[in-house]
Amino acid sequence: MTGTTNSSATTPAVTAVQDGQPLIEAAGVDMAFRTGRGRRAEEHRVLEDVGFGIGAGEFVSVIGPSGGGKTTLLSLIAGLATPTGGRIVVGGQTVTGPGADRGVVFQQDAILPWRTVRRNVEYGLERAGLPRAERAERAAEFIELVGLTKFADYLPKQLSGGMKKRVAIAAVLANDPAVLLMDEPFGALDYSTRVHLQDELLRIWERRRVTTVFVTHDIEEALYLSDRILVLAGGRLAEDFAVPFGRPRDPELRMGAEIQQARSHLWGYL
Ligand SMILES: Nc1ncnc2c1ncn2[C@@H]1O[C@H](COP(=O)(O)OP(=O)(O)OP(=O)(O)O)[C@@H](O)[C@H]1O
Repeated sequence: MTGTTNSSATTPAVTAVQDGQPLIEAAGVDMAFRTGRGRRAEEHRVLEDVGFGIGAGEFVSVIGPSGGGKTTLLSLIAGLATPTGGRIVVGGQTVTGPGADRGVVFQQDAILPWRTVRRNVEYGLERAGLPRAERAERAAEFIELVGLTKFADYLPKQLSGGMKKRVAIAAVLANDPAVLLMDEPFGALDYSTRVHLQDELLRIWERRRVTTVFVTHDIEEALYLSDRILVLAGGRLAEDFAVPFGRPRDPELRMGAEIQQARSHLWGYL
């Protein structure tokens, strides 16, 4: 789906997937980079035979040691790179490049400093050729969803780091992607802003149920947000961990013994 519909913010994103099929599927995915030239050329294997399925509406995090291939995996799903082996299928189609069905939020905000909040959120809709009135309506809806209505005419430089992050999320969601890919989106923020945005993200996700793949270094963040956690270690899928906590998440969970137990289990991989 592109941003060519005016579905309400409470409607889950429509997906092209058939019943019972995962929306995102990785099968035997290998990724190797060549470094150096001539005799010094070396092949550096980053992902090896990685396979998993992610159902429509799931929230899945990817954790693992630094350099373990998390961002590489996300870029493959986004279509920003092509695997050297195996394949990634989204909505029944093998990924061969970026597409409007997949929205990406990076650690660094991809928002335009000269555009107001409203015009940043409208950017993708302009590119998709949506008429002005529909753009305005849709932007207002998503600005409201992320709680920035009062700031719609502000420029990014007038916003805090957390608010900028919300603009980036609204701008991506306004295009109505079937899949939301997030690469350490809260990594550069202080702890309290981060915790607040985690709750905001869950609130938004619970309203729209967009299938989300979330890369993070932070085990607590992954446990608090996700249905499942994929652990990538040494380029392989070391564990597909089912998070045992109910939804909606209780903020008290962060202090509880259960999360500590799960954290120490996952800590072993990092
Ligand atoms: N374009 C590239 N060319 C060569 N090597 C690359 C390229 N992109 C990534 N790599 C290598 O792939 C490995 C995995 O990188 P990646 O960024 O996917 O890891 P990560 O798990 O996201 O790490 P971090 O947690 O530190 O962000 C690293 O060793 C990195 O140097």
